[in-house]
Amino acid sequence: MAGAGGAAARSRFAVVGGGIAGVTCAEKLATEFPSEDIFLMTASPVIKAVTNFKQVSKTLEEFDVEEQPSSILEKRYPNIKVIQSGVKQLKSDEHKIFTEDGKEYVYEKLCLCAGAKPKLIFEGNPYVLGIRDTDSAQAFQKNLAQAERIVVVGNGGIALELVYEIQGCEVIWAIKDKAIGNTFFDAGAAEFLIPKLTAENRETPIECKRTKYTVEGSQEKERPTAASDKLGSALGPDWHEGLHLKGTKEFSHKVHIEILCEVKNIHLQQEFIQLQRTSLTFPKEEKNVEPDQVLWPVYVELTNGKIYGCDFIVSATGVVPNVKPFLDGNNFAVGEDGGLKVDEHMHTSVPDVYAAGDICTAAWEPSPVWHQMRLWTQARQMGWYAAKCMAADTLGESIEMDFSFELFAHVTKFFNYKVVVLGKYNAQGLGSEHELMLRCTKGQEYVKVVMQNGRMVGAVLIGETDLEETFENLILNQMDLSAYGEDLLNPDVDIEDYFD
Ligand SMILES: Cc1cc2nc3c(=O)[nH]c(=O)nc-3n(C[C@H](O)[C@H](O)[C@H](O)COP(=O)(O)OP(=O)(O)OC[C@H]3O[C@@H](n4cnc5c(N)ncnc54)[C@H](O)[C@@H]3O)c2cc1C
Ligand SMILES: NC(=O)c1ccc[n+]([C@@H]2O[C@H](COP(=O)([O-])OP(=O)(O)OC[C@H]3O[C@@H](n4cnc5c(N)ncnc54)[C@H](O)[C@@H]3O)[C@@H](O)[C@H]2O)c1
Repeated sequence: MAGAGGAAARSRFAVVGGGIAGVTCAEKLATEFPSEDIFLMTASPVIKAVTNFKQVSKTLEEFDVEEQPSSILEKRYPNIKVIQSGVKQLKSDEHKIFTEDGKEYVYEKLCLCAGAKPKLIFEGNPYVLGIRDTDSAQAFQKNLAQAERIVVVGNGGIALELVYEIQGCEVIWAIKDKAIGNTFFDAGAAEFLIPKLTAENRETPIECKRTKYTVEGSQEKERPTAASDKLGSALGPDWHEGLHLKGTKEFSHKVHIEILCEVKNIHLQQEFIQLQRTSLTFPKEEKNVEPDQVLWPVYVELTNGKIYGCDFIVSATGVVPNVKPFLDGNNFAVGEDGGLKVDEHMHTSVPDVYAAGDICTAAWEPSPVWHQMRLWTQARQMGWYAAKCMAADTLGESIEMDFSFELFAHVTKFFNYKVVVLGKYNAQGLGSEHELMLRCTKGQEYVKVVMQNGRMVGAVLIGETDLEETFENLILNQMDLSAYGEDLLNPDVDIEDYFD
């Protein structure tokens, strides 16, 4: 097709990345332009496909995610050509892409969907692990199988899932904040969830409206295993269900939370022993929950002065967009979070280059109740909408912002509860100009709404509340709800009758 020194292969549309954003974008382009070839370049040997997509309400969606060999995608869309090689360089002024295998490709319009990678603390330390793709999850599982105690750092989605799932291994969970789950919850919701974390026996996982993740069409033995420095696609919901997340101990769960602290330093065993002997300022004894009798492979020194020995550390501390191969020689505007800035048409600052998913930073003026979060749902929505924008630009048509960006909506599961977050669910960016209303039944449900000037602007729904559609409508239509006062959350008042 394309060779070093040979003629470059040409295509009107090229997409980089075989994750949800890239695959969705390529599929949409393939449908819009059935007679054009769509190049999909990806560093990973498997692609991620969205299947069984269902719009469950105006903005909440449900779908399965399958990891598939790229041949299945090519069979479904004969005009998609998957090129399995990492992109090492982009020359946007020449509209050329160069891949690791020495080939080059010419595009008219390009969408970058190269995702993100874990933003690790103490990057490069062999005892610090991140979780992103199938390989890193398996490496984590292998290490865990031999571990008695690990330290989990971070307070977002991955940490919340891990501390709940891990069995037979003591977990020291170090968080910067006062309460658990700061990216999704406030302190009230955290308090509601905590008993689930300390419960000795976990219930059977509930079925709930959330994305499913499966590895299909690619038998384990046939699946090529990428080296750990290869860039795989991000895992997603239920990623841990196929993995046996168990340490060496017989107990079920044991989690100790250290709040308001960060990791100050990580010491290897020898260094730790040396420091204990020689340094006057270094604490002489570990300040553990229970004093240690054993020597650990590695020691974590926290900013609160405590030191924990452990087998390894999981850094679940967010992500950093994979922009490196694309920046050199190209004038991309980059956001504070390291992503490629895109406008309301998913267009970057470089002509004919679009971006979608975890790699991009939404730099348009958003709807007051939408914000970007690096999530599977947004990767799909952005990939789909980017393709629509590329098509519209090619055909000289105008296009309106997709409805999915009107309201932030996410459904997931934490601690075996269904969790729905809508709009400014944590009063993000609202300052003091808001009020909260709460309804909570211990062990059953937690409902919080964020109100501003009598209007609903956000909600957190934990448990089977069945309120998501009604609240979604109330946030979208910005109806003045002042007259209803506290009745809005009164369980004896069927508010759906009022508003549906
Ligand atoms: C453990 C875990 C659990 C998660 N759980 C949830 C959840 O419950 N709900 C939710 O909504 N989201 C969840 N997420 C987030 C979600 O998985 C991501 O936001 C989403 O998958 C991002 O999709 P993407 O296509 O932008 O990027 P990715 O999936 O990262 O895909 C990027 C693709 O680009 C390729 N690539 C990278 N660099 C290059 C290059 N130079 N050249 C060619 N190809 C390249 C990669 O191989 C990959 O195929 C989770 C993430 C993790 C890690
Ligand atoms: N169920 C879900 O929706 C779900 C589950 C897992 C992951 N995800 C997504 O996957 C991606 C990766 O997950 P994640 O949990 O790593 O990221 P995240 O952005 O959800 O959370 C990062 C956490 O790390 C903390 N942090 C950042 N730097 C730190 C530091 N130096 N020291 C201590 N803490 C620090 C932050 O305060 C935050 O609590 C995110 O985009 C997340 O939204 C979603």
